[in-house]
Amino acid sequence: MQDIHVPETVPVEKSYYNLSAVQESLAQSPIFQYDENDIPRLVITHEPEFAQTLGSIHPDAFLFSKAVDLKLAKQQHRNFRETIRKHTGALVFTVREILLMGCDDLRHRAELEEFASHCIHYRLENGLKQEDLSEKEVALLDDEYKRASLKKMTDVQLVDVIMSQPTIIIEKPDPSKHFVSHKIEMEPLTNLTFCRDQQITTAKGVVMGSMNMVQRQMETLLMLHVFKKLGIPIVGKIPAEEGATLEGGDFLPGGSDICFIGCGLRTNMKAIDYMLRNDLFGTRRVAVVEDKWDINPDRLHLDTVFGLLDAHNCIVSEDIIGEESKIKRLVTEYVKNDISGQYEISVKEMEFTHYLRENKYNIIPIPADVQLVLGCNILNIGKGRIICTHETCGRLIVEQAMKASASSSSSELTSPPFTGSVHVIPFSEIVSMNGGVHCASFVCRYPPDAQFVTRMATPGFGPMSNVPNLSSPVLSVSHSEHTLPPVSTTPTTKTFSAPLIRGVVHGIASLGNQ
Ligand SMILES: NC(=[NH2+])NCCC[C@H](N)C(=O)O
Repeated sequence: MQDIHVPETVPVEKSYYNLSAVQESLAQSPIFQYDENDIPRLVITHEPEFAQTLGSIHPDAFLFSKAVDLKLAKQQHRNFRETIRKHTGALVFTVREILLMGCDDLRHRAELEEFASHCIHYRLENGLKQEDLSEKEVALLDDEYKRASLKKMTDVQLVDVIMSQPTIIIEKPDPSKHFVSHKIEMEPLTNLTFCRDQQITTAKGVVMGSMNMVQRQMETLLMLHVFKKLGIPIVGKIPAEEGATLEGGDFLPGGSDICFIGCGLRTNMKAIDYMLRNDLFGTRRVAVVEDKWDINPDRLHLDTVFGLLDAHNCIVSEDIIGEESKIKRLVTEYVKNDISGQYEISVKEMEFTHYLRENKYNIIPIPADVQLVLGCNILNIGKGRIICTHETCGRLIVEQAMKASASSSSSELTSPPFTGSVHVIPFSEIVSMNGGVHCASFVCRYPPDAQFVTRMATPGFGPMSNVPNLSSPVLSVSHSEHTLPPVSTTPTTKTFSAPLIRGVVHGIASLGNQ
């Protein structure tokens, strides 16, 4: 037997000790999203890695617009995550981090192995059939054999297997000899970076979507596994088997009264009907924004042409604006009937920006060339704080605000101007995969009536990469219905302007006690 050497001090990997704290923190209140303008409490994303290099070998076939410089992509992605953490105090994780979390507990380790075992396939090729194989060879194609290999792998190896989805091609060039393999086929999760798309998070909670493109279908199963691990409930599932397709990039919630859902290239009416019939949107009105004439991968989801800055202001790609536009979008609005509880059509096929104006939104048009590099794909991190990846777009937003505050009347605007902040970050390498900051983030948010109290965090729990840096000033959020438990630290009287979220601190406080 091999000698097992146990070092005197065993360093604990960061990823091992925070799963229960994260689960505990998330269990404090329901997981949902009322409004793009609410503060995020959890953000899940996926840092580009080897699968994205594989996608870069043929960008077009893997739904990218260009190849990715992986080193730069990683830097830009880390900066993106840090920016969200710094401004919101939200829990920000990558899919890989979540898969690795808690794997020192055999239960989570075994679940990861089990998931990985479904990602591995063996295929006989060149006319080789199961009946041509010896008993010994048949045993080598068995699930048990697969599982024995997975048991031996490290947690990181298991995640690598999941990300690459390998099929081992087995042949027998010489029938008198043992079989061989010199080829592995992979279905790598090339587009997993866009964690927005596998599901939608409405006022009701997380609804698992159904991805339109074959390149992306496996991603939904992986996200389901991730949600299960974090203890996030799933309130619905789009029936893919009935031909319904729905991707999260088509969904933008605008408060308890209204949400917007795109219908076109990736999301179809079957899925939207399913959502309406099962009351999965949770808003009084649902605006279905139909793309009838464009159907172009450059504008594949609603979030590539439209973004909500706050309750009164939005950005829209210039080329889809107006009755004359050849690629205009049309809104059919559904309203919930108070008596029957069913949704009924209240507006039929109204031009999108006309509809937005009728609903008192000020529109900031974004030039089409800026849209083409995902300039309209912004991420609202709550209370009008916008992460944006194109300076022109950022400046147009800011100019509207400055113009309005300079002229006391702000006459051209139907509603109060944007008063928030804009943070421009570099994101070119993720944009190369044809998505921006909105596409790249699964977000659930605090309830709209969460209250903000400025307080200072007590130092001494950090630093940890997965949680907000507590040495920086933070703001706590509390909410009447979902009151979070008190923080087990002593708040000081010092006041700062940036945020600390109590649920998160609670999670960290438990970590500190472990
Ligand atoms: N929410 C979004 N706009 N996501 C963009 C996804 C881009 C990805 N390459 C795809 O084609 O699926």
